[in-house]
Parts: sequence; C-alpha cells; structure tokens
Amino acid sequence: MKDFKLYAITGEEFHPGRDLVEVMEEAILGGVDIIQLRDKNSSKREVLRKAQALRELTKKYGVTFIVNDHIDVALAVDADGIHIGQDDLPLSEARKIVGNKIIGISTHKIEEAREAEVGGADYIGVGPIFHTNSKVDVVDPVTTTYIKQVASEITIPFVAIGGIKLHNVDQVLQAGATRVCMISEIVGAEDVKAVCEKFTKILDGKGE
Ligand SMILES: Cc1ncc(COP(=O)(O)OP(=O)(O)O)c(N)n1
Ligand SMILES: Cc1nc(C(=O)O)sc1CCOP(=O)(O)O
Ligand SMILES: [Mg+2]
Repeated sequence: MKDFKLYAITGEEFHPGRDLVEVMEEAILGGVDIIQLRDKNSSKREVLRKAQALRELTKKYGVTFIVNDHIDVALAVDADGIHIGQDDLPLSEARKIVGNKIIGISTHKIEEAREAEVGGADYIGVGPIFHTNSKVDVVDPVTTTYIKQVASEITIPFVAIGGIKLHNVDQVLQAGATRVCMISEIVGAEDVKAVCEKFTKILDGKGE
C-alpha cells in the first residue's frame, strides 16, 4: 500500500452544522494522506452516499480512502480498502471478499498484532493509546508501552490511535510511532486545515 503518516477518521458529531466533505477537504489540504469513513448512526444507504462523496474527494487529491465496518460499501464505491475490528469478519474471510484491497485491523495487544501480521494485514491500528471519548465500547488505554512493543517487533505499517492530540503526540512519536490517526482533534477543530498542518510539521520533524 502507499505509505501514509497522517490519518483522519470522520466523526460528524464533532462538527455539527459543517459539511462532511468540506471538513475532510480541509484536512486533506492540511496534509492528511489517508481518510476513513466511520459512521455508526446512518442507514446503509446514507453511508453509501457519504462513501461516494468521499471517494470522489479522495480521488481528486490522490488520498487513500478506507471504509470502516461496511465491506459492501467499500466494494461498491471502489474504496482503496477497509478497516476491521477484532469482532468483525476474520482477516482471512475479509481477504476473500476484498482481494488485494487494503485491509487494516485494530489491535490492542501484541498477540493481536502478531496475528494480523501473520494473516496478511496491510496495516494495524495500535490503541487506544490514551483515553478517548470518541468510541463507546473501547478497551482501557494501552499506553505508549504498546507502541514500543509493536515498533520493536512488528514489520507491517502501524498507526497509533486513541486520544491523540497536539499536546501529547510527541509521546507517541518518541515511543516509536511514525503514523498517527485521529478523529476529534482533527475534525472537531475550529480550523481543521491549520491543525493538520501542525501535525504534518511535527510528523516531518519540523514542529516546535
Ligand atoms: C486506524 C483505526 N484503528 C482502529 C480503529 C477501530 O476500529 P474498530 O475496532 O473496528 O472499532 P470501530 O472504529 O468500528 O468502532 C479504526 N476505526 N481505525
Ligand atoms: C475509533 C477508535 N478506535 C480506537 C482503537 O483503539 O482501536 S480509539 C478510537 C477513537 C479515536 O478517536 P479520537 O482521536 O477522537 O480519540
Ligand atoms: Mg469497526
């Protein structure tokens, strides 16, 4: 897969009154290089409509597009890939359906990371690093210790997620992460593009 650094997940509850595509376009203009559509509340038809719009946007900018949970929607809009959790379809079954599209898997402990790597995942999510209010059924924070474990052992790309903010991202990078993923800190920002530019600079080693 094309490598990435700054991963934004949609979260419309964090920008009431603002258009989804507009917010995600600002994020891309600020340096986000991969976007995931995550929508826990809409009907399948509505998720499809949003996925079509985000597919068009990400194509325009050459940004990778991932769909969370809905493999059928990902296929319908020709997304670049899917993101699945530990309770979703197993990787081997998902692979039969999506072929060589990107498959990302959430992991919360090293055994899950090893299994994902051996099973042929394209990347793993590593989290939640810190406390997060953006996911209801979330496990306790795994802390930066888990990043260190993954960084020292796992060879496929990994992205840190969960409670990551401008004020704590340094801890995440110091632990060995080179890719970060956020919902609220990005899409809930007053100036989405400016926040993403700050993250981009930090990830490029040019931040303050
Ligand atoms: C990059 C990334 N990492 C982890 C997750 C969490 O996915 P999942 O465990 O499927 O939980 P939900 O997002 O569906 O609540 C993710 N979406 N993206
Ligand atoms: C969707 C999700 N998955 C997580 C995991 O650890 O698997 S943490 C998380 C929420 C991330 O949102 P925020 O950046 O607002 O904390
Ligand atoms: Mg999911």
